Amino acid sequence: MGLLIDGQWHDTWYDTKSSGGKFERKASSFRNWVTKDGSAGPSGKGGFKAEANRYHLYVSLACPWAHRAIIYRKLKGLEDMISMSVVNAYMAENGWTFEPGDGVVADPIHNAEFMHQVYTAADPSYTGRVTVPVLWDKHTNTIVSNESSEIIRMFNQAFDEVGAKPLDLYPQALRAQIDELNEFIYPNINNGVYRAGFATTQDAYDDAVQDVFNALDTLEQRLSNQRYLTGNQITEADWRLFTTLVRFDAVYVGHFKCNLRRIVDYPNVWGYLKDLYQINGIGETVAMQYIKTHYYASHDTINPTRVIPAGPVIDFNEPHGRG
Ligand SMILES: N[C@@H](CCC(=O)N[C@@H](CS)C(=O)NCC(=O)O)C(=O)O
Repeated sequence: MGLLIDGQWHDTWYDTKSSGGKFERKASSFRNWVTKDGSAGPSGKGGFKAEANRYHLYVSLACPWAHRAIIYRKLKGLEDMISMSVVNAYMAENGWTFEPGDGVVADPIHNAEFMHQVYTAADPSYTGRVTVPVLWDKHTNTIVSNESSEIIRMFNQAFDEVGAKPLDLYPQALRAQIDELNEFIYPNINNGVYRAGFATTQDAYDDAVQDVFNALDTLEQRLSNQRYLTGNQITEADWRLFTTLVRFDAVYVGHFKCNLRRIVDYPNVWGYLKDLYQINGIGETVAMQYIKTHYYASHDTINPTRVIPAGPVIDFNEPHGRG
């Protein structure tokens, strides 16, 4: 685990000293948008037109943010037009690598050994963390975006006229509601589990874990009278929640100490999770052994022995009863 400073790799763990033991996630740096006509999007510069076989996605199968992009690539039928590389599950002194291993798909563009080489290929003096997902442009040889919330919005509509499936997960009429849900779910759940797991003081952990479970309690209530977060239609808000929920019992309960309750203890949230998991193609995006290996083996400040637990036994394919 480390970061780039002026294009040079430094092996350092997250600094929580300067924030009183709290984990604070840094903002992403590459914020351009692929658009239908190549005009600039809400941020960054223009020049990234939606075209088949122009873009390449770098992911880790463990990362909940990268998982969003993987899900969208599948649901929108973009697998044939946006190629994808997968880093090794194990992230250590060199950060993400392409060392051969389970699930790894090598980098066909740079033939990179390390993910940080992809960043310095885009910007030789880059300073910042080397995160996934990354959307790479093969034409202009640079990173379009390393912000998953924006990559999924691009996937949702930019490629519709070049052959993507006609599915809108951010429909106009529900945008305000989706944005509001994201603003609640991101800090309390998606990033909440990380705030709990990476906390280095009791107080920081206590606050984070309370936020996680208060939010899950709220969602349990919400899902008691509607099938999905905004009603009877699956939206972006559901997929953003899904990637955290599907890792929760296997990783966040043990490794991140989010153990007041498990997802299987919430009847509505558990049924909802299975419902989403069973949607065509989604189950195959969930690489549970890879996910467990990443978290338990990579974070040696939390699990220095790197021993990966055997359980829990979870069957996401049992009947969800939500229909
Ligand atoms: N805001 C980014 C966050 C991505 C992120 O933090 N990814 C993690 C993996 S789950 C990562 O690559 N971390 C490496 C690091 O921080 O050094 C996004 O949503 O795309």
